[in-house]
Amino acid sequence: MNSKSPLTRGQRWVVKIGSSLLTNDGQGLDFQRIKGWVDQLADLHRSGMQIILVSSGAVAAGMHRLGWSRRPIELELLQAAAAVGQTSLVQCYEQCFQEHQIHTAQILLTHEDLSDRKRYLNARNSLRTLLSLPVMPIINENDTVITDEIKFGDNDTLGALVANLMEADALIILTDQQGLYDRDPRYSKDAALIPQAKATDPSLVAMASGAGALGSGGMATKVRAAKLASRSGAVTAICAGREENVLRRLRSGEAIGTLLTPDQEPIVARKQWLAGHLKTRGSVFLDAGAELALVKKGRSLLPVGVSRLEGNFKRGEAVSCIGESGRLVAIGLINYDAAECGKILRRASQEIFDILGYISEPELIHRDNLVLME
Ligand SMILES: Nc1ncnc2c1ncn2[C@@H]1O[C@H](COP(=O)(O)OP(=O)(O)O)[C@@H](O)[C@H]1O
Ligand SMILES: N[C@@H](CCC(=O)OP(=O)(O)O)C(=O)O
Repeated sequence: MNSKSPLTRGQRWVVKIGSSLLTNDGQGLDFQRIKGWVDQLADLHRSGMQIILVSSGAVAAGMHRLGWSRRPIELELLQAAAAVGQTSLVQCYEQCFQEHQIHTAQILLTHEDLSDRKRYLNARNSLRTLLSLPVMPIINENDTVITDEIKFGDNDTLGALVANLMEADALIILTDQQGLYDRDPRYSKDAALIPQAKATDPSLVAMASGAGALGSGGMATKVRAAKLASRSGAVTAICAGREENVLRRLRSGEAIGTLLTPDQEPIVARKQWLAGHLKTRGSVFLDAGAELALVKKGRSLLPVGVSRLEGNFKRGEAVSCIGESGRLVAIGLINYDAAECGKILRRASQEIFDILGYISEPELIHRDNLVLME
């Protein structure tokens, strides 16, 4: 085992499988291969890792079911194919994961789900809950309700944004090539594989071009995805999905495909990302006990430990947590609006229901949605 590979460390991976792999040269879903990836994912899952699967293939599977040989360009036809194909896709995964007694959950996302603060928090909390059960989330873009403006457009980008959302340690992109080459190997026989690079290296963009017959983004979107994923400290591996035992081998530290690393240590990147990406909309002021619970005991922030607040924030927005000395202790995503917080601060979590008439979560900010600033 190569202990230097960042893929041997970290417990949370987003694994993205592209259309080019999932279908058997346009002949419908390749059940045997899907079973092969599921067997490997199940192994990783059993070893205690948390895996989030981002799977393409709905349009390609739908095209096959409908007997279409060419990918349509009309949005309505793509949406129809996706709707038809998504059912076969999840059915196939469910059947394969069932053999390992692992439950699956289908999650269809649009761009709006990750750009709206409230929905962002809802998506994050739902995924966190599924992982804790544990259930294997299988994500795809919600193709049937999208228009061009609210499309992720490709699942490489969606995979990266999910890696940000869940602060994953790695984004693994499985595709039909060995990795990123210095030019498209479809057209250049002497193209050379790039084994490792910085995800932000600008020269990568010039090397990567468009998709094959079934995929939608090509290498260009994979390179962009690696850069996006690196914002929250995730390393990206672009690998051949058909390589035997590719996922198990990556985990054991074998150098396969292309590894694109973040510029900074993951923990530093994660903090900067949360601090920068999530513009804070207000502050909560902690008493000494709450500061101690956050900093020393790794706990969530409860309403009882908050003495006052500032700002007109909404549920899901980022707020600063300020200590008694005025120090910025942490930034986190808050579970209640400012008006609601005003009513429950200094109160025990058991009282939330009586005060507000409902309870969203017992914590004001869950530990998993909080980053310490020291
Ligand atoms: N520099 C490059 N290195 C490797 N592949 C490239 C490069 N530029 C373009 N490609 C193309 O990108 C394709 C993979 O992207 P895509 O078809 O979107 O697959 P997926 O369905 O896995 O997302 C490859 O088949 C390859 O021809
Ligand atoms: N939502 C689409 C994904 C299209 C897509 O991004 O494909 P790919 O470039 O193969 O990852 C589908 O399921 O067909």
